[in-house]
Amino acid sequence: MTVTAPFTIRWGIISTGQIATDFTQDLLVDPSLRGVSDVKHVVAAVGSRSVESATRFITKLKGAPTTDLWSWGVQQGMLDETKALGSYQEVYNDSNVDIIYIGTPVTHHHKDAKAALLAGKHVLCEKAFTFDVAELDELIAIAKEKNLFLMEAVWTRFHPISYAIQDVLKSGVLGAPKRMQADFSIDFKVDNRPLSDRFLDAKLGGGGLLDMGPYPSVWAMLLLHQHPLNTKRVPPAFVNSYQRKYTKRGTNVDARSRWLLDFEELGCEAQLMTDMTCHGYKQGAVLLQCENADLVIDYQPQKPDTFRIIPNDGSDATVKASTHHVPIPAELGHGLHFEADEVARCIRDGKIESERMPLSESRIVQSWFDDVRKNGTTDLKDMKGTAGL
Ligand SMILES: NC(=O)C1=CN([C@@H]2O[C@H](COP(=O)(O)OP(=O)(O)OC[C@H]3O[C@@H](n4cnc5c(N)ncnc54)[C@H](OP(=O)(O)O)[C@@H]3O)[C@@H](O)[C@H]2O)C=CC1
Ligand SMILES: O=C1OC[C@@H](O)[C@H](O)[C@H]1O
Repeated sequence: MTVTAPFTIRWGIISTGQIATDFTQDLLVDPSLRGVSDVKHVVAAVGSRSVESATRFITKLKGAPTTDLWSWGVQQGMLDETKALGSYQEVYNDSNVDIIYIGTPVTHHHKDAKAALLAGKHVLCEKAFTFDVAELDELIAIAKEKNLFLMEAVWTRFHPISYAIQDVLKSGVLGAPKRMQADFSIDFKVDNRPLSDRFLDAKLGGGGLLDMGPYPSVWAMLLLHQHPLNTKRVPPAFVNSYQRKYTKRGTNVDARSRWLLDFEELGCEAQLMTDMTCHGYKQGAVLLQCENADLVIDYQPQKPDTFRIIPNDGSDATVKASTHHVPIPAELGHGLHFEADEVARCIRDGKIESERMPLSESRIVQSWFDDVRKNGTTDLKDMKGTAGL
């Protein structure tokens, strides 16, 4: 039997904030714990606006107690060669880096991803992909022209539960979808946050919409856009939207956003909502009501553990009530490594786009955010992105 060596991908991490930390920790977790042996991750460089922060980031990871899952990677020497760099551009220019992971605030994504692509690097960029569609279109054009991989880091798409839920839809037991709602709400206690916080500062893309909006949206895309009966896959019509503003201490960003989409071929609407000032409802963050049964996905929608099937009263169909637990066990890490594995495989196979997270689907979701923002009256309404600059 021939054993093939795993394909190794060398990451350049951009920024030293919260999600960049979580993502890097997951890269350092033993892939065999999640049954992966065909790809391997190496952290080649970490870039920050300050070299001290990049150094601190690496030192902290290296000092992880052996009880931390990512200490596995440290013990394997995965950080021995990692460079701490005091600018993002140095990471883009580093010949030991294959792919750039971008974990900066949303209004920085376009300029950071563009610089990385122009330096010839593949890119995985945090959600929301960009500030507006014009920015995204420019990135897609550059990636295609340079034959480089580009993907939005919507980790939820790669979680085992997402595939399990889609398998239920594919089985047809629920019948045709009729209506859907999806909510991502967390009380982030924004009254207590500094005005420079990315949730409050409009210049950083503040408000709930761009930070939280990708999660109700991912479910509209997976459950309805990709529904087997939605054969033409035409983007849904954007019906309307409403934003409640958060205006304390001179801010003007969205506290709460709601928008309604019409998936016309299915005859099914989706009401999506985000809220950074109220806790989310624990049972049923996502609800898809169908001919024979309801599909309920329990909170939190970015990383749910449980979904349920609740048959309709009087339905003739033989659909049974059931509860499905498909958690990502804590022993596997945060759950960001699934998207990293996908990126590695795509690059190994010479793909410039992931079939699981296609650029066209990022573009559809990004257009909803543009519509909601422009229909609202927050300080983000007329803000322009950096496309063309
Ligand atoms: N997939 C997921 O589960 C999550 C995704 N996210 C997404 O990741 C992105 C970052 O979020 P998060 O990590 O929480 O944010 P943080 O504020 O913790 O980190 C952002 C980092 O970006 C860098 N940065 C560059 N320019 C600026 C600037 N002008 N102001 C502030 N920071 C700057 C900083 O790193 P440095 O100083 O090193 O340059 C900073 O540490 C957002 O797009 C968010 O939506 C966030 C949380 C979870
Ligand atoms: O992606 C995210 O998921 C978890 C939330 O806490 C965070 O604000 C958001 O960026």
